[in-house]
Amino acid sequence: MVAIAKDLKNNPVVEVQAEKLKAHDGKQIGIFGGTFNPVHIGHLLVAEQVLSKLHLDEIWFIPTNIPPLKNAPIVSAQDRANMLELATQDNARFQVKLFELFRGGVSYTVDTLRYLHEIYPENRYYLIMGSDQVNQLFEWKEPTKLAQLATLVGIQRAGYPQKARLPMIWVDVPGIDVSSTLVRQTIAVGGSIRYLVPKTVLNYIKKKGLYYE
Ligand SMILES: Nc1ncnc2c1ncn2[C@@H]1O[C@H](COP(=O)(O)OP(=O)(O)OP(=O)(O)O)[C@@H](O)[C@H]1O
Ligand SMILES: O=C(O)c1ccc[n+]([C@@H]2O[C@H](COP(=O)([O-])O)[C@@H](O)[C@H]2O)c1
Repeated sequence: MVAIAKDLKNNPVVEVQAEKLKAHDGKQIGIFGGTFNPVHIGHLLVAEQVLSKLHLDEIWFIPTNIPPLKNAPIVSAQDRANMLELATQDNARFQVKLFELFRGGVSYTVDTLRYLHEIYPENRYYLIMGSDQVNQLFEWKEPTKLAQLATLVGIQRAGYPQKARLPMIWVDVPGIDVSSTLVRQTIAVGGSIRYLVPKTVLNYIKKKGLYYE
């Protein structure tokens, strides 16, 4: 028995199968970080397309506490998280995770990925970002470490041609030129944001009077 077990242990086929089983224990998780100020249909479309095309188990939407490279005024973390929850509640594979809000301070993605590997080491992570973010990846904290902790997944965004300098997967998503900036600006001039954000988010924005000043 001992001899067989020893042989099995050294058998590369068995090792590959064991690796697969180990991988099967965990989940394939798409990490989608953002300020989500507010969440809009571009975010939701990207998340669903990546989930489906890469055969992931779940997408985790992670709102930032303090975004590292953004200066625009943002509504409260509570409101951004509430809107995310409303936008994603009809999709069982979409989850809102508040790790960065609980951690506080500036939300560096590498810190979040390290934490995720610590608490859920069995999962595999796919870091989703629009090409605007990909193009400024080298301004991020520890960009090369990011590529070790997650598979980088880029999405083409209008006005930001792909300039990746790290290995990454590009997923084709029907281009949709909506941004949170557009949503905020539209509200500020009294325009309609119907269909730019889910109805539940539209109602929340109206009820709380967000972005109207
Ligand atoms: N329309 C879109 N198509 C593809 N990716 C998008 C789109 N909108 C946002 N993203 C990506 O989603 C992530 C989170 O974006 P974020 O919450 O900052 O939204 P945003 O619309 O870019 O906001 P803002 O206009 O305030 O800068 C980023 O990786 C960003 O590139
Ligand atoms: O880690 C960094 O240095 C870093 C620099 C810029 C942006 N990010 C992350 O990229 C995501 C999108 O950022 P933003 O500012 O467009 O909302 C969000 O999760 C940020 O925390 C991360």
